Order: sequence, then structure tokens, then C-alpha cells
Amino acid sequence: MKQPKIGLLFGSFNPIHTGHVILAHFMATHTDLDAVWLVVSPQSPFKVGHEMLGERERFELVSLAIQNNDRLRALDVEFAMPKPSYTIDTLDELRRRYPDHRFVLLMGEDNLPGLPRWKQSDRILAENAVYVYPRPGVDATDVNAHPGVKVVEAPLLDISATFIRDCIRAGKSIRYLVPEAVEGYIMEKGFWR
Ligand SMILES: Nc1ncnc2c1ncn2[C@@H]1O[C@H](COP(=O)(O)OP(=O)(O)OP(=O)(O)O)[C@@H](O)[C@H]1O
Ligand SMILES: O=C(O)c1ccc[n+]([C@@H]2O[C@H](COP(=O)([O-])O)[C@@H](O)[C@H]2O)c1
Repeated sequence: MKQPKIGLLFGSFNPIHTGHVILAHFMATHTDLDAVWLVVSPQSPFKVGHEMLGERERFELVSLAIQNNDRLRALDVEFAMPKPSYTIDTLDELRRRYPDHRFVLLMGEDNLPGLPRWKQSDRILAENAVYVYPRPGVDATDVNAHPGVKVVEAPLLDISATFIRDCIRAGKSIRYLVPEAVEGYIMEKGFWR
């Protein structure tokens, strides 16, 4: 039987936006991956001390964003793990839980320059292929040179969670910058206002 090949997109998703959704669906449909799982990190090691919506709320927003897409799935596996959320530990945990799956690490190009500073980055790169979605304004040529790292050709998406939060605080519309259900939930709950 064919082993499912799963792309793992780790993120703070504070909040999830259309860039994340396009990235995840593009990877799930334009590469050799069968599906993409979006892993919500309670606490990125690089965002300690940053203002962050609660992990459950961020997970709910991710679930709303990908509802009805059977290639995408939201994972809260890191909620029960030690914080900050180290990706190598989660990869080990997922391999334990899903021994029949093959995993590929997905990330936006902005994360590549910092990857050598991740916990056990050498092991991450030795054990996993990394598919990278290009991001405007980033030059990650050095790390691109690693044989396991593949930058896919895909439309550039100049949207960030920081921009979404800034729009909400400024009372500006986020329509189409986030999926409709995500916008509705954010407005209903008054997040970032
Ligand atoms: N517009 C985008 N293009 C390509 N990759 C993206 C884009 N937005 C997010 N990503 C990638 O998605 C993953 C999770 O990102 P994250 O949740 O930190 O969102 P963010 O928009 O970068 O957040 P923030 O603005 O708060 O730093 C990272 O690998 C990041 O590089
Ligand atoms: O494992 C690490 O050392 C590590 C260092 C920095 C970031 N990460 C993960 O990368 C994802 C995106 O992080 P960030 O800071 O761009 O939101 C998030 O899931 C983090 O847990 C992981």
C-alpha cells in the first residue's frame, strides 16, 4: 500500500490568513504531497514574549479556514507538549504516532535564513525534505543550497498575520485577506480590537 506523503506547515497562525491557505492548498495539489497538515504552535521559540491570541482560538480559526477542504487538516498536537514548541520534537512525536506516513516540512522562504538556529537543525535537514514557498522580500540563497531544500515555483503572496492584526486595530477591512469564516469569527469575538 502507498504510504501517504504529508506536508507539515508549522505556524503561530496569529491569525491564519489567505497566504497560509493558498500556500497549504498549493503544496497539497501542485507537488507530490497527498495532503497538508497545519500544525498550530502555542509558542514559537522565536516569538517568546510576543502578544499572541490563545492557542485554542488560533486553532479554531485554522479549522474554520480549511473547512470543506479534504486535503488540509488542522493539528493541535503541540498543545500537550513542552513550550516553546520545538519542531524537531513534534516531528519525532508525529513519526511515533504515524509510522506509516512520510513527512515533508513546509515553510515560507522568510523562515529559511533562521533555520540553522532551530533546535537540532542539522537533524531536521538530514531527516526531512523541506519544501519552501517563496515570500516577497526574502533572499535565502545560502540555505537553498542544501540538497534537501526545494523552493517551489508559486505565486508570491504579500500577506502576513502582522498586517492583518494592524488592519483590525486600525479599523480597516480584512475581507479576502482572510477566509470569510475567519473574518466572521474574528469580528464576532472582537479579537485584536
Ligand atoms: N504570505 C506568505 N508567503 C509565504 N509563506 C508564508 C506567508 N505567510 C506565512 N507564511 C509561512 O507560513 C508559516 C507560518 O507563518 P506564521 O504563522 O508565522 O505567519 P506570519 O504571517 O509570518 O506571521 P507574523 O506576521 O505574525 O510573523 C511560516 O513558514 C511562514 O513563512
Ligand atoms: O524548532 C525550533 O527551534 C523553531 C524555531 C523557530 C520557529 N519554529 C517553528 O516555526 C513555526 C513558525 O514560526 P514563526 O516564529 O515564524 O511563527 C512555528 O511553528 C515555530 O514553532 C521552530
